Amino acid sequence: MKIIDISVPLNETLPVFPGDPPLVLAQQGGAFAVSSLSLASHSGTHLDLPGHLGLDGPSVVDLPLEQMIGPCQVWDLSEHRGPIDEALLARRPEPVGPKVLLRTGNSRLWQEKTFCADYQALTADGAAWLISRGVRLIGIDYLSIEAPSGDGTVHRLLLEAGLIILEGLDLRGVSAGSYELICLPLKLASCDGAPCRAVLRSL
Ligand SMILES: N[C@@H](CC(=O)c1ccccc1NC=O)C(=O)O
Repeated sequence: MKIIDISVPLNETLPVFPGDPPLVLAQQGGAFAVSSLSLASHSGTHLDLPGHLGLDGPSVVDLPLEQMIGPCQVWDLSEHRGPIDEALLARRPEPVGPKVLLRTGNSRLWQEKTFCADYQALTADGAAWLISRGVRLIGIDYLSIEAPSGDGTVHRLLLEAGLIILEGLDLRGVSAGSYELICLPLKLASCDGAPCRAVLRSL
């Protein structure tokens, strides 16, 4: 059984969303080395939770593990250019499961040393379509699911409907299909998001 790591490595050169705090790792020497780590709740591969948009709702400790672990579909939209909207999503032939990861052209942006604002993002009608189809976790392969010109509507629609958003995935090596997702965020007691380790297990 193959296990694919779809998380990005955390280091100080990893691009961050503009305005987010940088990752700082201060290595401490000594006989028993303990480093000091400062990072954003939205560094690298991470979950967005309702608090990100100032909404009431669960933090990581409150989330059912079943929402982050279980059957998952990867949809390959990497040949598509432009926004990910309802018209594009509704063309998919297969029944929609509760966890969907969108592989887009964005995965290529991880090769760049700086943040790229020209990433592919979900539209509001795309978000409404996913909600209407019963999706509970939606993932995407860059640092936000919403276009940088967005006003938070896409995030708000998804989070108000109780979806969790998994951002910052690296889906470069992942083919479309059915997998088991294992996504384990840091168990932060109260926070607007959390860095995660996420892997896919082939079925
Ligand atoms: N860092 C956020 C994204 C974000 O902050 C954002 C996304 C789209 C448009 C504007 C945004 N933030 C502030 O201007 C995230 O983790 O999803």
